[in-house]
Amino acid sequence: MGSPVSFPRELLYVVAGATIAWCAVRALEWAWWKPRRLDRALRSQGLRGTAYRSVAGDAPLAERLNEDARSRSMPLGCHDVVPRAMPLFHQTMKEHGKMSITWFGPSPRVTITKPALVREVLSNKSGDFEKLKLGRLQRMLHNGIGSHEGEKWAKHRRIINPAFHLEKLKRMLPAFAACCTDLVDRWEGLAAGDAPCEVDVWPDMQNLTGDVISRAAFGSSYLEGRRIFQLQGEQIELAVLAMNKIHIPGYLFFPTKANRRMRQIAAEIERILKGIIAKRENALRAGQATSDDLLGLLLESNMAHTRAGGNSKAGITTDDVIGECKLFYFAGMETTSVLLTWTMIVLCMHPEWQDRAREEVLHVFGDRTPDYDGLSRLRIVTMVLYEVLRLYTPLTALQRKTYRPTELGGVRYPAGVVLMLPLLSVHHDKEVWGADAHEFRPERFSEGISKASVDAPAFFPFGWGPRICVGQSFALLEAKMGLAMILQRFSFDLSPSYTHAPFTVGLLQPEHGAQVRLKRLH
Ligand code: HEM
Repeated sequence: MGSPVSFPRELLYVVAGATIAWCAVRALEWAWWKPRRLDRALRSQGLRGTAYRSVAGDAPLAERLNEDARSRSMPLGCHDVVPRAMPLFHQTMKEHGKMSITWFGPSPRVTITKPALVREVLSNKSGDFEKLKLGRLQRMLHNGIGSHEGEKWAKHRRIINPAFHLEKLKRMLPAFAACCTDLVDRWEGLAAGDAPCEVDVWPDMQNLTGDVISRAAFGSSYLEGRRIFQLQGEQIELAVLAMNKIHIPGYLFFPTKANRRMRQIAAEIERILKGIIAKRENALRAGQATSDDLLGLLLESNMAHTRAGGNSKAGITTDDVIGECKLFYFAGMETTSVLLTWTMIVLCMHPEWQDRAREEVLHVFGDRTPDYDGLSRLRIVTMVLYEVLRLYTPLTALQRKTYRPTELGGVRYPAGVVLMLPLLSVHHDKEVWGADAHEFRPERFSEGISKASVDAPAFFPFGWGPRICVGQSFALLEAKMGLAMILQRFSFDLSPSYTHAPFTVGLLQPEHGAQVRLKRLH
């Protein structure tokens, strides 16, 4: 055995010094030089915006503006929600122009509001735009098709698409109707007698849409899914807080109380999902279940993957199945529940439209349970839902990042710039929708989506291009079924305890609930 090699002490000092210097240069590049370079590249082309100050970017400013916006509620009947729901972007666009720079940590973020440019970014024909990567936070939230890119995204989309084909949706309709019946029966129990009863409809809508996604996509009961929804709600709130600090590398590994709780939640959700998956796998093997719904299709693909000895080309892994389940439990519930909630609030504010929608529903269905053909003939109800999606867009903004240098609308963007597409602002833009952009006028959709705006198409509640919402027909059918059954049985107005306070936590929500008075019709 030879003696251990000994390095001269001086050499160790040199190596340590070089390593520290290298780390310092990397940190400076990330936190200062690169942001400054990108800033200069954008400003030299005439773009203006907030000044880059620190690694936190505009998070502290956003927090201050949010607090200020939330200290005031809005007058009833006012739909000019952007200043309250997106105060940072509203203020920056007012001060620096519609195409302005804000800072997402050390990344510059440029707002894109021209509908043609929004379409160009979301169509991504050049392949120059990618989704923002949230790394570990994404994995903890919902690591599914919504965050995959390239081949993996295409493969998952191919597997998932058939679960939302028209024939499948039609077969889901009885499940939709059963969930809606549970809700309206319960409300009828509360509103027995002639006096109206007060209900905060938002949690009830969350229960309804949670029930629908559990039964229709996973063939499981709401009770099984309930804990997942509760945990996901808490996880989103923690994630929104963490987003302000995520720019500090490794932040999620810090042993803070919030980070520990997020890990616990992620583990518990996975445990419940594994239980649901194992039950369905056993039923599939015993021939007691079909692979017809979303979970069935995912598991079929997973079984093909296992049969192929784990070959990544054949099917998807068990981790992939769990990631997709997490995403669909989230995407299938929260979005549609806020759509239905805002629709009820807005119809309270505009009773003439509530009457018109009810007349139509009663004309088409009487007191029968709505069926597919009837639902696809509802014109007024569809126009109302579109107008609510425009004024109270559930996902208020989408973001993409330039993957390599590219040109968009005459501006050259270096790689690493975030493009912020504030859908809610686009939907409220007077240049796009006319002087009445903040008003509730469902008739603007009377000749379809493409004729509703000046710069058309400019209606993006479900996104655009290849990544357009895979569940949009599911969501609209569910919303029509829910609204039709509510209108068949109740009239409703706002409770005096309701305050109009739309605000954004992931989605556009009613900050203090949605207290509505329900009156039975007969
Ligand atoms: C009113 C209800 C809904 C709204 C407003 C909505 C909105 C959106 C938007 C804007 C996107 C595009 C995101 C992007 O491009 O970054 C999206 C994607 C997606 N949505 Fe929805 N959604 C709704 C309901 C649903 C439902 C019910 C499901 C599932 C059952 C669903 C599943 C998805 C999935 C999986 C994606 C990702 C698609 C992809 O990246 O290929 N959504 N949604």
